[in-house]
Amino acid sequence: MKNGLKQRVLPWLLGSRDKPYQYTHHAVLLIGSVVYLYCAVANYAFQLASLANVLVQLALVPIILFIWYLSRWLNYFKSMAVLFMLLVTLVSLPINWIGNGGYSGPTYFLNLGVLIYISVAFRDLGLYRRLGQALAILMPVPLLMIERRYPDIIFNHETADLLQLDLTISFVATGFFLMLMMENYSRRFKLERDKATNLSVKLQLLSEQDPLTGLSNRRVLEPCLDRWRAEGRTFCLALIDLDHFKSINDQWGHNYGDEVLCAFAKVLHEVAKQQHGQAIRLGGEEFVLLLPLNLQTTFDCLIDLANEFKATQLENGVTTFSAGVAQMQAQEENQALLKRADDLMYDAKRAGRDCIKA
Ligand SMILES: Nc1nc2c(ncn2[C@@H]2O[C@H](COP(=O)(O)OP(=O)(O)OP(=O)(O)O)[C@@H](O)[C@H]2O)c(=O)[nH]1
Repeated sequence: MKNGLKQRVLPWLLGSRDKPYQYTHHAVLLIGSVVYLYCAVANYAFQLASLANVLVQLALVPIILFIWYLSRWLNYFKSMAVLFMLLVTLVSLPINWIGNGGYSGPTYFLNLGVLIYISVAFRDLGLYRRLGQALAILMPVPLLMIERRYPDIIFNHETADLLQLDLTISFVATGFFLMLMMENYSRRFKLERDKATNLSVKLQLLSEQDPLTGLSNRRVLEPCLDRWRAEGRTFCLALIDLDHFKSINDQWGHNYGDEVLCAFAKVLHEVAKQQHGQAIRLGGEEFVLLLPLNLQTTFDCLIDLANEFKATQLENGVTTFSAGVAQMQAQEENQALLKRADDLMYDAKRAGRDCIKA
């Protein structure tokens, strides 16, 4: 039942949660119409306001519901939000002031509620927000002047008890409304923050991933080297380059070249995973394998990798690679380690390819 309400009734009444300002605004319109109805009934029953005030409050109920209808179902959100704001600040506040005890009545509470509502619901409507806030804050000034000049037009509560009752009811209603607005605002703030955090995590993952093979890309290399060195690990870097890759592309097409790259990346990833290492595509047909092992064990792993790759079923036969393996020395710079591995890899190429040098 609770879920049904959340999933069906609320979206029907308030619109999509993805449009938070419209959602909040529709909620305010509906709550506002109920509050006006409740105020009209309470004011009439306990004689807390003039009859004119009660009638205006009653009239506002269908008007607000009509505004909700136009905003929710005919998509006049912005114009209806502005109309409602003007209605509340220019009509409801003055009439409430005059018909409900003037400066000693509960209208200041209403002002506060209106101010918070405008500040929250008009978050994206800068100029209108400022206008509404100014109206809500400044409206008591002319009203106070009118009251001082024409004190007789103000409806005053018959007894101090009735005034206290009215102030208390208004305070509770305003407090409740403020609480709802602030909770809604902070929930939305949390949602937006969670969304931003998720997006930044996704963005970071994407920025560190090679789109073709799914391996980490070169952005991961330096931070990984720095981290492993800081942890004082023994580790080796293997620079791997597929052999005669240009002629594979030329002979069998670029798409087939991509298939070979993906097939190699898969095998490389498996080895890295087994040895708790890191596989990286530097770019083109060039890869790096970082393994937390000594030189000899890394070399053996590379031999296994070469055999594994040769055993991979590729449409146009076996592809090989050449690699240079270097172990990180104490105090060695990242670039120096890479250069040693690169030099060894070129030695392997010169030695006829399908070769690993350490
Ligand atoms: N299919 C495909 N080819 C790529 C990609 N990136 C780079 N290449 C190609 O990889 C080839 C690399 O060629 P070379 O640098 O000459 O090296 P090679 O042919 O492998 O020769 P050796 O390294 O000396 O064995 C070029 O033809 C690039 O166009 C890619 O993402 N997909």
